[in-house]
Amino acid sequence: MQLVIKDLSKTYSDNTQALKNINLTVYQGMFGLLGPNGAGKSTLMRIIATLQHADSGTITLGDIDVLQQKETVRQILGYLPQEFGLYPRVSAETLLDHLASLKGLVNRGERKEVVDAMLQRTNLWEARKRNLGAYSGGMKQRFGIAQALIANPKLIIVDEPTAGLDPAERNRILNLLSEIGESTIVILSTHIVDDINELCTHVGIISNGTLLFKGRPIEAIESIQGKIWKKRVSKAELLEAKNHFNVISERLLAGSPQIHVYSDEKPDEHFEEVAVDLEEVYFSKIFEEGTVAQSH
Ligand SMILES: Nc1ncnc2c1ncn2[C@@H]1O[C@H](COP(=O)(O)OP(=O)(O)OP(=O)(O)O)[C@@H](O)[C@H]1O
Repeated sequence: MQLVIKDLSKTYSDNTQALKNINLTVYQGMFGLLGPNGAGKSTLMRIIATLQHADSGTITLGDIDVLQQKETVRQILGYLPQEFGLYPRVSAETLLDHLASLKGLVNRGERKEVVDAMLQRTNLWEARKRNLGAYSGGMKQRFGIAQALIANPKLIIVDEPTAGLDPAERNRILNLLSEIGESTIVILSTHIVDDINELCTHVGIISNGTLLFKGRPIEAIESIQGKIWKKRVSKAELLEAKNHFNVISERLLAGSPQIHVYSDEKPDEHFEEVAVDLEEVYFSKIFEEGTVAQSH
């Protein structure tokens, strides 16, 4: 099964163009949608999850028309939204049982088995009788994953699942996601490059509603190999460097700025080549998009 998105656009009523003619095919396995805040990730996730309308375009999942056959999609969808509301006075066990029955698991005994297994898998077994309102941020996210996976979905959408989590909880969430079978389509939206590095076979980079790259991370990395250069500058030199070079990112190293520059050739003898990773790709695509937008 494949998810095929064609010419998808969405403009909000205040004229914000959140998605501009998106074309994308997502295969089975883990697909990472990477983009900065406000890029359009959640809008795209919500449209695929049948929670929001698109203005134009089509989405098909196998032979299902996602934008028309919403009920059919919901039966096979597992969705963890960015803002995940919980009933604070209900226990994880009770809510998961309820959600499983809504998803069509009607046999009580069978349902208990599935719910128990999911509580174990998400490491919430010990806390299963506690009210969800007393859960920590990481536990809430793990519960969110549990409810998304409960009925063996064929399409799983997780929107920024690691935002705000400490490194240990983040690892737990990434490990859980990595256990999902390869026969499922999983779309993971995030602004954290390392989430993608660790999990995804394919990546899409989105900014300002435009899909800037789609493909394997390794292809993206190869496309800019040998073109990213770094140099330490003083704080006073920073502005001039930005005017002079294609600075795609800057970071502080022991308090002084280091710039990363996109250039086909070594910009001057003080620059050193950077070993490119997905983060460099991300910054260079966002930079490119920014210069194209400015020139219009
Ligand atoms: N209901 C809405 N009405 C108007 N504009 C909206 C609405 N929801 C989102 N937007 C705007 O649409 C654009 C895309 O937002 P979206 O939430 O899809 O981005 P995102 O990539 O998920 O960002 P974040 O990581 O911050 O959640 C942004 O400019 C946002 O301000």
